[in-house]
Amino acid sequence: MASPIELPLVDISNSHDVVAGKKLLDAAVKHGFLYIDSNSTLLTTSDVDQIFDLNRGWVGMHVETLDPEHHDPRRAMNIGEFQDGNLQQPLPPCLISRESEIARFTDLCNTICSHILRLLALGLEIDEEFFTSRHDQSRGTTGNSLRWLYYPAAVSSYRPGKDIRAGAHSDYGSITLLFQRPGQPGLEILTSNNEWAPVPVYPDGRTDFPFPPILVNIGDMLSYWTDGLLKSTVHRVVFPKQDQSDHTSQAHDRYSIAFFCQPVSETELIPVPSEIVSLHQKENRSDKEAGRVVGHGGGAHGWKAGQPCITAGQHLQSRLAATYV
Ligand SMILES: O=C(O)CCC(=O)C(=O)O
Ligand SMILES: [Fe+2]
Repeated sequence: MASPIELPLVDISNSHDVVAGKKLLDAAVKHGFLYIDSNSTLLTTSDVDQIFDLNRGWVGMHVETLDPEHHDPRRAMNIGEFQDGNLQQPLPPCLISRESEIARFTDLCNTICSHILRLLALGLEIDEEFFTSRHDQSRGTTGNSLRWLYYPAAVSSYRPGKDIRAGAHSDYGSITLLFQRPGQPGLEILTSNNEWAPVPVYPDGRTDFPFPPILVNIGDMLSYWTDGLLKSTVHRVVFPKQDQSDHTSQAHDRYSIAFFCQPVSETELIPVPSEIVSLHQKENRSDKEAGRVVGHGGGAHGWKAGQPCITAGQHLQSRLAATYV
């Protein structure tokens, strides 16, 4: 196992700041993961605490197993997108009275995603609204979702080195925001050396934030759109070290909340018109010719003018089909 990875911490308060855009892009290219400074968002500690309270109070989550080989039951509950302020699915009765808190949290997550997408466009030196306009919910459904996750502490049948909490996977959409709790680590990313590197909850051991920095990762869609320049990095969740020797400990449950951001389903994934992407494409032509993967499911730059290009909705379906065979 590699030593913990040091990921950049980015301030997104000014979404027109080219320097922040370049920093964000560098992290997205190098690691596919970065932290967002919690001071640079409109979320408050109480917004985040409240949404975690709902997570802890909710017992009706379904069991979800990403990798049956490794016995990784986790409990999850998904909340789909709000359209014109209304949820498109019924909430369980015990959450109905909390709908406005969920809506507020989701709104703020959307704002954070818009800042990140704008900064990425600035980093790529393209129209700063290139991505945001394609994620604009007033133009159609996106499939954005908020997911509460609960990983119970290790049980006595726990098999050290075998059982993990969430199997290796990449995310499908554009970007994911991950909210974590102090003292509940476990996320690992697969580095370019093919080693699992733990991602600490706090960067550089700094804890002077109102709530732990939001961990952001690039999903398959942005990787496809940029021909693999932006990395959709494989990640997983493991039991923390202390749980691996102490099976009886109930102290190490893990709660996390993920917000998955996706483009409007009808968005045509026309190649991102960035010189930086074109240069990357030229540099990687030999990889492509040798049939090596560029982004998940190929790359948008294989498209030729006059041909129909795939939509975000079709890309999502193809990733789902490739995963659930
Ligand atoms: O719970 C976590 O920390 C990670 C969750 C995750 O990667 C996912 O649901 O896609
Ligand atoms: Fe994930």
